[in-house]
Amino acid sequence: MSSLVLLPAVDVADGQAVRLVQGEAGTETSYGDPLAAALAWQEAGAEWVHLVDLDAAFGRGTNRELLASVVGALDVQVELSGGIRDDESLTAALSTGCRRVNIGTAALEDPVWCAKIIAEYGDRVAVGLDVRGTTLAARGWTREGGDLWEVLDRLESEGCSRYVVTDVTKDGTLRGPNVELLRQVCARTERPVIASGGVSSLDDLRVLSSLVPEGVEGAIVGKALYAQAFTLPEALAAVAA
Ligand SMILES: O=C(O)c1ccccc1N[C@@H]1O[C@H](COP(=O)(O)O)[C@@H](O)[C@H]1O
Repeated sequence: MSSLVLLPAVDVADGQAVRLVQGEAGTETSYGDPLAAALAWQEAGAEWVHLVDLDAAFGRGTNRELLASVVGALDVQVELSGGIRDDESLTAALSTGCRRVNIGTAALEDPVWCAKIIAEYGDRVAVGLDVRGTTLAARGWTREGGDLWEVLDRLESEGCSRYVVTDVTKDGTLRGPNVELLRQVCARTERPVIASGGVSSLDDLRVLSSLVPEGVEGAIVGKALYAQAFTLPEALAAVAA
């Protein structure tokens, strides 16, 4: 059995690595230089970094050059996210050398384009299913974007290769992942699922590891690492198969 893949998160706002609470603008805690944060996760043993341009996700600017320089400086694989909504932003994102991109808003607001890039780029495109309850969230999680199950059915029919499932109400709260939501998504797709939101402890990671046979491939870990609830080596040891 494969081990749960851990993706430490580096979310960038105004040039700084930050963590938000439930994705709400204004709740930022700053953790300094994004490159230093990403390199620290790499040196601690990460195989992936989940790198997010929060300003682009909120539609209030970009950190595009900075994120490209972070991807370029890393040897590990990068999942790049935030504000990738058209050909221009997709081309820029993929040209950083990231392994894959994560599409949120555009999967809800521009389904034709989303289907096109799923067909064209295969597993270099994941779709972020960011939800409150079973209602999807778009545009920096400030707008509702439809029903989770309807959108998932559509993405399945289009051959989406991977889903990044975030319970927005858990994100940045250290309240534990939404296991029931993850199980329900896994029951409706054969595609791998990356769990996001709420991880607070090594026990949470062990619970997510137990979902690997159901289809949970990985977990994004943010606040818990920055708040030093555990170290990345401890987390990697906890999920080792
Ligand atoms: O990660 C966050 O804390 C976050 C908060 C608010 C909005 C978005 C956030 N994260 C990432 O942004 C993408 C969505 O970006 P877009 O809608 O495609 O522009 C989402 O999947 C998260 O990875």
